[in-house]
Amino acid sequence: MQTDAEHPASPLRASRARALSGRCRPPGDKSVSHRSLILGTLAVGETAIEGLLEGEDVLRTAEACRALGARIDRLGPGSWSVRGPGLGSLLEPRETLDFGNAGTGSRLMMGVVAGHPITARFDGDASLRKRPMRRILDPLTQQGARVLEEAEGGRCPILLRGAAEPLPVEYKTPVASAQIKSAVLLCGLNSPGRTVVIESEASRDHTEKMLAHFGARIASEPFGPHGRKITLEGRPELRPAPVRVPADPSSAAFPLVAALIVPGSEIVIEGVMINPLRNGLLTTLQEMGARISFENRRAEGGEEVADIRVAASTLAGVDVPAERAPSMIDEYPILAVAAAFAGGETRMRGLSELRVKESDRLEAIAAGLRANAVECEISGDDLIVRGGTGRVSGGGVVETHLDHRIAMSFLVMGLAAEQDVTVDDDRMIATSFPDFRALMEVLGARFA
Ligand SMILES: O=C(O)C1=C[C@@H](OP(=O)(O)O)[C@@H](O)[C@H](O)C1
Ligand SMILES: C=C(OP(=O)(O)O)C(=O)O
Repeated sequence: MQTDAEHPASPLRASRARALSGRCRPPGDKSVSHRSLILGTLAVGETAIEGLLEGEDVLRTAEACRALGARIDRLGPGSWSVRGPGLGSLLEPRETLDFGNAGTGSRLMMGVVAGHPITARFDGDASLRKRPMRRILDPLTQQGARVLEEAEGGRCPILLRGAAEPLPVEYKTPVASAQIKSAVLLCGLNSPGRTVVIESEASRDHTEKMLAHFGARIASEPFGPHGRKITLEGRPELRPAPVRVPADPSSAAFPLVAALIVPGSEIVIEGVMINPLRNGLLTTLQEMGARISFENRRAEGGEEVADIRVAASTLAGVDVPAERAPSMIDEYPILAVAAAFAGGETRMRGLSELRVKESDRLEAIAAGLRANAVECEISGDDLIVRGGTGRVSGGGVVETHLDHRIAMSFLVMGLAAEQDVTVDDDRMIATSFPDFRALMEVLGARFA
């Protein structure tokens, strides 16, 4: 995927679909995929990964792991092998680590580099260059890393010098963010002491789970009403451990909402991870009246997964509490689309973090809704969507601002709106869901 002037934007239009039907399996979870490559690099020996997301963001992480000395081979679709040089033995990369559009890959890898006596330059596309990195660099400098160069406001490109011996720290994250927590823990892995991260609202726990899976000594305990305290003992012997990546709930959200809003639909989405720290969208949609049921619940790769059956539903607006945001942080664009088709008003509270994603998602969602004649309002950090009649006119062209979730969300809107919905650029979809179009078309979606 190229986002430079030589490769112009590629608009895509979605048209009203007949009832969606059938079964699908979304790609592997993006968060788990990044971490499996990184931990495979930090273990000595071979880590086998099944179901890896082969999206651009994850492929950039694989490239960065190679630049740090890992041998990484693709054995077949989703099937990858990683042979790490191991914790403490990473090489200094010769070239810039280019993370493209990926916040997670770049930030987690800053943590890895910060814990080793190597220097690396981090960069990415126009979207990544706008994203705040101070939130990562602040704790990493407390741990002993040095920022040698940075663009204005603590942004990429960033030249980072890691610490030979990261200092043990106790760090309280200023916002609920698994990326901040993970960067601190990954740096602390190579510390001779103990690293403690406290978060007042729990964020996704994939790093903690996977560190334990690879043999690290890590404990997580409740902290206050919604938070966690995570304690990691430094310098563990990380053992390669096979990883099976479950289907990504954040990608499953698109066919799921599509089936809810296209009349007469009924589909099954297979093998979806239902980690409680990722299931805020399902909770919210059920409160709105969505007909969702869970079949064949089972454990897969250390996570609970289920096949999710979804049927077209009459939705009603709800009030989504701010404390739910960490468990559905990437799902607000598609929730806003569901809310547009719901009767009454949906208020989503506490969305300040949406302003620092691949785009300013709060503004991008509101602009996309207005372009399709959906009434909405941003009030402080809240988004209010006034669905009203349960019908959406559509007919708009949505600016995606290099943001995959904005693109997919408004394409889903177009499947149920009265007139076509066009997104100005679909290239970024490949960062997290390369087969989005094909998967949706098998279910009955229409794009052109
Ligand atoms: O750790 C992760 O894998 C992620 C954490 C979230 O970001 P924040 O940590 O910034 O909330 C999320 O938005 C991102 O898509 C993936
Ligand atoms: C915010 C996202 O990703 P990242 O931070 O990794 O760019 C996302 O996938 O919605």
